[in-house]
Amino acid sequence: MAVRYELIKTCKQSGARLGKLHTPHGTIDTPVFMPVGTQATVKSMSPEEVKELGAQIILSNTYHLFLRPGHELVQQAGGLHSFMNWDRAILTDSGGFQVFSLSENRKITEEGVQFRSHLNGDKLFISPEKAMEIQNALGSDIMMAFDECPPYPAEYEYIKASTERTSRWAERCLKSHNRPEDQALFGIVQGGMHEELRRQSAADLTSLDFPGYAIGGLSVGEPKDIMFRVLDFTVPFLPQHKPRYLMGVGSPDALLEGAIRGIDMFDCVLPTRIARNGTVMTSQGRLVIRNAKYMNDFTPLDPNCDCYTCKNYTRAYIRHLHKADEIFGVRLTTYHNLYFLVQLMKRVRQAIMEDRLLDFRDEFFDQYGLHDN
Ligand SMILES: CNc1nc2c(CCNCC3CCCCC3)c3nc(N)[nH]c(=O)c3cc2[nH]1
Ligand SMILES: [Zn+2]
Repeated sequence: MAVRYELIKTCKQSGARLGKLHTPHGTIDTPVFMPVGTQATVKSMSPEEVKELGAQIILSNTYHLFLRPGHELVQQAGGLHSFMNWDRAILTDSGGFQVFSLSENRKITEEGVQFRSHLNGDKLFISPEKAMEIQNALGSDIMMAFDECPPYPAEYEYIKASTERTSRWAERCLKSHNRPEDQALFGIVQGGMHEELRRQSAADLTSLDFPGYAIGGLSVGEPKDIMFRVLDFTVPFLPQHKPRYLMGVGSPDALLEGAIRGIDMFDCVLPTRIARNGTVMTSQGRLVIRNAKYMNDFTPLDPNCDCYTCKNYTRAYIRHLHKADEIFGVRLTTYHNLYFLVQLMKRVRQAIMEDRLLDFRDEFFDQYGLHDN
């Protein structure tokens, strides 16, 4: 079995649960935040640093690696693990979402998606079978079915047709999956913000008996309370004994609210992306390090953080580096932001163990948001 989910404990105070995800590249404690490594690297971090800050699994992407350097080259390198020297788990997204968020003039048909490369304008095509071939070449431990993430907002009829096509695509992915013992294929539930469509999508996918399920189609610009409501009625449609992955979700409050609703896996580009412009997540909320008020501030980014950045450098120094466009400044804020989210999930797991995740959420929010930047 490529990936096996072990349900350890359910929280008595919330819908959260503790689990272990056993993969060929190690076991992952859930709920887990997964750092994103879009182009076969977690931007500016070495694999040793990503391990040191506590990451057990990272994400990479079919779309980006298909375009550059090409999945055949990665396959010749022996797959993504050896290509990027990462010996822990890797999850690859199937590329559908990135086609829509990155490329120009896309055309969707039953067969698949036609699009132009955002790099050189080449006319390209990805089908469910192609997405499986690419992820197979990359050798990720967890592959995602090829899906369409409908835009938000969208007409009910469009979302219904798109969701039904995504279910047909999921079946095609399963049929063309030729290494189920090495790579686990997760289905992606769609259905927009509509309970009936979510129920239908979950029924279609659970009848195909995937080893894990993602909830897609969220974190696409909808208000957060709508996202949480969709989770409230979608999670119960999924099997208790399989992992649930909420795609593209990653702000601290969304991680907490998602875990409380029974989500086990999260990914988001936020911590690495905002680090590049010097925005830092701290226990008191976000701070923007370029702000003049940190010029003579010789305290750490976060007084409650024990990461490499916070133990060795000050806000004044990191502000200087970002103002001077020094790469080391980005490395220090990236390391801290990733450490912050990985540690947050460690504290969430501890709170679940103690049946007090709702209390922990309240304590966290009391602290978070105190920063006026
Ligand atoms: C940010 N919000 C959001 N992201 C979604 C994503 C992408 C999740 N992150 C993947 C990483 C992105 C950077 C490169 C490495 C992979 C979604 N992906 C799929 N397949 N389907 C969604 O409905 C889907 C829905 C999503 N919503
Ligand atoms: Zn820190």
